[in-house]
Amino acid sequence: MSAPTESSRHTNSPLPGSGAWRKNGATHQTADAKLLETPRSSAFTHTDPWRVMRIQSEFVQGFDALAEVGPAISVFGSARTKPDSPYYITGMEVGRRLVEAGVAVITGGGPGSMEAANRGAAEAGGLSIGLGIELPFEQGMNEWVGLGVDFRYFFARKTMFVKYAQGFIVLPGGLGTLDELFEAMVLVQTGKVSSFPIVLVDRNFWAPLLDWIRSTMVTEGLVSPGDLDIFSLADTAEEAVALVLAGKAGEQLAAQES
Ligand SMILES: CC(C)=CCNc1ncnc2c1ncn2[C@@H]1O[C@H](COP(=O)(O)O)[C@@H](O)[C@H]1O
Repeated sequence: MSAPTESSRHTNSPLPGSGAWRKNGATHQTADAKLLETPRSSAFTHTDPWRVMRIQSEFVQGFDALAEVGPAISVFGSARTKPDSPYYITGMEVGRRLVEAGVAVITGGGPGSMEAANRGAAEAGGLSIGLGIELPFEQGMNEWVGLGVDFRYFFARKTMFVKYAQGFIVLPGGLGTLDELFEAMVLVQTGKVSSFPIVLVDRNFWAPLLDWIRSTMVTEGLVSPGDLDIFSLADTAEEAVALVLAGKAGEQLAAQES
């Protein structure tokens, strides 16, 4: 079928969504005209196909915001830690030491130990990143975040923690912290990421969990003894940062410096 001539064009009707047209076809509303119509209802924004678009846009937004970040470490820990707690003080020191080593700090952007790590990074003049999450009891991004990205979906946000960091430092925390820790451990265990150091800070805090993994999970054959090598333990910020920089982030830094 040849392209329409000027004189015939007005009788050719486009076939919806195909880029094709039919001569003398029934007149039909163009895509532009449909787009510009005021919708009668907003109900479509609560449908799964629309959600898929929103999920896609979270990944695009995250990739765009973080693509240029360079070496970075994600720091996790309780949202409930108070500024006078030793965990908060360690979190600040972790943030500061990472920045002094030339590494950006990524956190969940919330209060507590996330705030501590962002604060340490920001006070040291480094890149302090917060990946915020919409929660029913939202508190907003902490004031020490220099580059913030907001997410509606935990799974999109968790992808960013792994994709744009070369290791995790995990301070004491609750269920959210365990969720992030176990996600990373499974990614290493199943070979989805390689050379990804995970450092748990504060041996006393983590010991009962690790004892249970060893005495019950390993004994019952549910995990391999070697799986315990997926993470390392530290008691101080200095130790934690040194251990995490022994991995890929450290290699990237060395490559940048040479
Ligand atoms: C005081 C309070 C409950 C505030 C919640 N505000 C939050 N803001 C941002 N991320 C959060 C928040 N709560 C949990 N998370 C996520 O879960 C982790 C901490 O959870 P948790 O306190 O260990 O279980 C954080 O690393 C973060 O990724």
